[in-house]
Amino acid sequence: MLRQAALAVRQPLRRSLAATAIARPVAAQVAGRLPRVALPQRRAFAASAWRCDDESTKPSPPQPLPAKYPLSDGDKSRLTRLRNVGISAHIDSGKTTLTERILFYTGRVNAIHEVRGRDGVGAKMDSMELEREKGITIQSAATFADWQVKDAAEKEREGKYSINIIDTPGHVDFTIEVERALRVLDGAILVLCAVSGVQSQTITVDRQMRRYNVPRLSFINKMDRAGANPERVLGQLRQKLRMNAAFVTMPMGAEADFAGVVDLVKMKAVYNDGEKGCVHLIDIRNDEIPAQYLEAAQAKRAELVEALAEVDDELTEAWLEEREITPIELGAAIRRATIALKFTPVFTGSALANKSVQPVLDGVCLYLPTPEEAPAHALSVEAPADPPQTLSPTADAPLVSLAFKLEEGRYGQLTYIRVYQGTLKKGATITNVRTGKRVKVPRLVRMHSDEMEDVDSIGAGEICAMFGVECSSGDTFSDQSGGGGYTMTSMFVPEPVISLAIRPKGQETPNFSRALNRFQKEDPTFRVHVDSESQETIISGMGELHLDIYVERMRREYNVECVTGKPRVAFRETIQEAVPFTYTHKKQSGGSGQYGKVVGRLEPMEIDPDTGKDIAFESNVIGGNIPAGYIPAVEKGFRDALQRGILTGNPVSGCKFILEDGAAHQVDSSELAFRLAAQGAFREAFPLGRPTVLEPIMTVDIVAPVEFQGNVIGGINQRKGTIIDTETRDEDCLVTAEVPLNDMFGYASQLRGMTQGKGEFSMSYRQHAPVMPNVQREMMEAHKSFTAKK
Ligand SMILES: Nc1nc2c(ncn2[C@@H]2O[C@H](COP(=O)(O)OP(=O)(O)OP(=O)(O)O)[C@@H](O)[C@H]2O)c(=O)[nH]1
Repeated sequence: MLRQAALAVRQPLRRSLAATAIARPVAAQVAGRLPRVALPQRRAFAASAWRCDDESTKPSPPQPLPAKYPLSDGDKSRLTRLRNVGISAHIDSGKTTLTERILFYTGRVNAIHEVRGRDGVGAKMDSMELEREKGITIQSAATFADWQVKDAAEKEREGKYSINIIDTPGHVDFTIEVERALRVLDGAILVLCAVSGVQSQTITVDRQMRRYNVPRLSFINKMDRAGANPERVLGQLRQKLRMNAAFVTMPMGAEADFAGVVDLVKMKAVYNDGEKGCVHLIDIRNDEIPAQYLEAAQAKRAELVEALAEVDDELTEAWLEEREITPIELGAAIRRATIALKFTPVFTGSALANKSVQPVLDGVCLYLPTPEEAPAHALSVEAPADPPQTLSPTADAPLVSLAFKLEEGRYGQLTYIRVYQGTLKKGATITNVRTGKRVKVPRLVRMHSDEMEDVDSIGAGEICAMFGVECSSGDTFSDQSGGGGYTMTSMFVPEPVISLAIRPKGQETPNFSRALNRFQKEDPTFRVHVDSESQETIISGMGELHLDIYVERMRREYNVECVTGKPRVAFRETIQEAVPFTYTHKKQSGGSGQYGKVVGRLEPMEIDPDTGKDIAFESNVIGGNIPAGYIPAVEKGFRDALQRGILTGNPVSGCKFILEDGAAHQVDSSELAFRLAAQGAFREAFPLGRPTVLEPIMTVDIVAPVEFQGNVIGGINQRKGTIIDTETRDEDCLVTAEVPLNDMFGYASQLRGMTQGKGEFSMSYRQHAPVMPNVQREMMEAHKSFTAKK
């Protein structure tokens, strides 16, 4: 009776949870459209920011077509034991340390080396020399491991599993690595620090996971650290990330007294014996729950059951009947709810202290989806407007695979590829769907950080790397010739926020442009352009560290020393209102003339939440007023015009060019004439569309002793920031603010100065938003006087 009444009260909550969680096949289609965490009102300009974060207004996309190829029994048994998972989190949460333990416990490495460890070796997964030196992860590294699940609640689930793992960087500057990884993963481990909890980059990573509908389990790491408070972190997961989350392993003690965990499914205490947290590699010790933790464990198990009963019908029934839930029932419910994106199981432990990492590996195998349970979709090359096709992870279907990451290795270009359908074979000829080029696969390898293992073929659902195949990141490969096959929809690429001028020291060698080309191919957030006014080469990226790393790589890998200018914020220009245009480009100077007329509209455009794109060209010209052959020239003219905005000379984005009509002359029209006509139309229309200058706004998280809270808030106000949230935790205050990146230069030393060196901060990109009107005026005047001088 009591439970019936409780259910009545909880129904609305249950409905709202159900509304936020969308069944995966459909969810893959509505990528990124899950409701976001509600944030308090931003200051005026940000509230009116044209890049709206709420994606609920977007029309729903078409339903994907059901999979064409049935899975064989062989496929099914292979996939049941295969997991593709990523590890991502806020910087320094311990992802690399956790991965290092996973490699050790799965027998992939036979010694543990710490990040910045005293042995000077560095973590296995930080394979770049730079990563080991700096103690941070720059590139995501892929590896695979086998894990033996012993003593699962359900006997059938025991045995050997293959896991492809991608350790991703936590630093915001390398966010594209996280996007890439999540794009091809079926599940993820979200790592949190037991002291710091949910931080700004955790929120970004969570948003990325939602965008690709990746089911995840959370691991609250660093339980051994002073100030560890897993309950608080769990509360933050629920409140800040709006996750339906509950402990699956409950910690026994914390800080120096952290002794192990209680497995709440089987109701057993789990201990790590031995110096490295195991005996004979994988053995951990299960025991009776100590009396002092029994009551807490029972309460936590009840909480887990309730959280699942909210979202899982089978468990609701058992719960309503008020009968004991068996470990098998509970395990199955955790699995169903996690895969359906309705629940996040929470694990606790300490990677560094070698405690409770093995239960996380069990969790990956038991609760995260198989490739079959995480279906991918692709568009037909021949009919791209058709609804997407659900791919079948079967070995016998035509090949559909995605190159998601390129790396220049010792033996040439290494291309990481995820096979979604069919089989990728060594020696086979495959087609790059984007370019139509046919290429032979000379060598296929499974990657283990920077070491590799040759293989002859890779089946659907797996991740591997191939050598000697030229392509760009994000290209789809198929084994069909003649333009058939499918293309995977592209990935979200955020806008660069920082740029700087760069030139080689001394004579320019071909290596300078070779390196820049290479980096652009590897990393879509790294952009290069030549400023048409100053003729300087400008590189742009996601932060100072991001650009520093490339400058350093130029020196190390290409032997090019560079001189760089001062970093500048990557400003953009956009319009806020649609403007119609009619423009005729006409020139008669002896010989043949130039004639091209374009009619249409320039419109503001929001960022596409799936791809990050906010520039588009559309032609609705019918009846041949502009011959079809000239339309690409109009688009080219529009894209040329975007390079330099009219207000301040910064690139233009957030704008769509709709060509509706025009006119051509039989003799005088040419591609050049239409290109110039489009540029002229843009030049005339842009100033009439309420143009504005945009700047990157960052979410900044600051932690400092509570006595400095006033100073910290004062400092943020001084930098034109808006305080979003403040929290006091033990002796520390946590301040979350949104601050224009342009006002963040030199903040690290200011914070140190005002907190006696005790304050720390991190920041992540939030959005581009209009600058203050006075700033815009100053920028426009500076641009005017600069161009007048020339
Ligand atoms: N006390 C304690 N420290 C830990 C634990 N796990 C990791 N650390 C430390 O935290 C620091 C960061 O660890 P990493 O593993 O490099 O973290 P990361 O998340 O991979 O860092 P990035 O890749 O640079 O974002 C290192 O100094 C680790 O030794 C833990 O369980 N307890």
